[in-house]
Amino acid sequence: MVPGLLRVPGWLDDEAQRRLSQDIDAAPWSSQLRRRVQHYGHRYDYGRRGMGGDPAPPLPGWAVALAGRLHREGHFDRPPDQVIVNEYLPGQGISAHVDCVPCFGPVVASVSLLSACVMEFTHPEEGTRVPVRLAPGDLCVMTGPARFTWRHAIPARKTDPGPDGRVPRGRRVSVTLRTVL
Ligand SMILES: O=C(O)CCC(=O)C(=O)O
Ligand SMILES: [Fe+2]
Repeated sequence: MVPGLLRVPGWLDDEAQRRLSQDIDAAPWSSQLRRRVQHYGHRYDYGRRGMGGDPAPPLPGWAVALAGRLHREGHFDRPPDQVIVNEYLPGQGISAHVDCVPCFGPVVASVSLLSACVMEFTHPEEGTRVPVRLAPGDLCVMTGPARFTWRHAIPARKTDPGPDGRVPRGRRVSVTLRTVL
């Protein structure tokens, strides 16, 4: 159990996932670190570990719709205004981190598309490790300790442990929504 972590299975139905993936792939990707990304609203600068760099394009319609729904459902007290789209090919991941504390507000939400993966939460002092399986369409919301204390990571590997053995990964795209402070 990770306090402050909420997973909503099937938050987007199959048709909504399909449309969203199509809209995302119709927009240009840029390559940062080893993964491809898209930034909207505000740009996170990986080198400076803060906001900055070139201006980011405004939130496209699909992102405004997701932000509005997250606000209406009570996950955010105002619609999130920064969106990052991450693409992970099998074997790619994201190292353990806490999302920039001075940059972003107390809620981080992400939606998974196309392929499942296991996200690992670790407690920095106790060393507790909690694997969380994220399936396409799932919403993951981090607040409180899950947002500020625990680190989250996606191990860079091609398969994840599942209930019946290893589960091969496909191409995964995630949409992360945050509020810039
Ligand atoms: O891909 C994900 O679900 C998480 C992405 C993430 O942790 C981040 O962009 O800070
Ligand atoms: Fe993150």
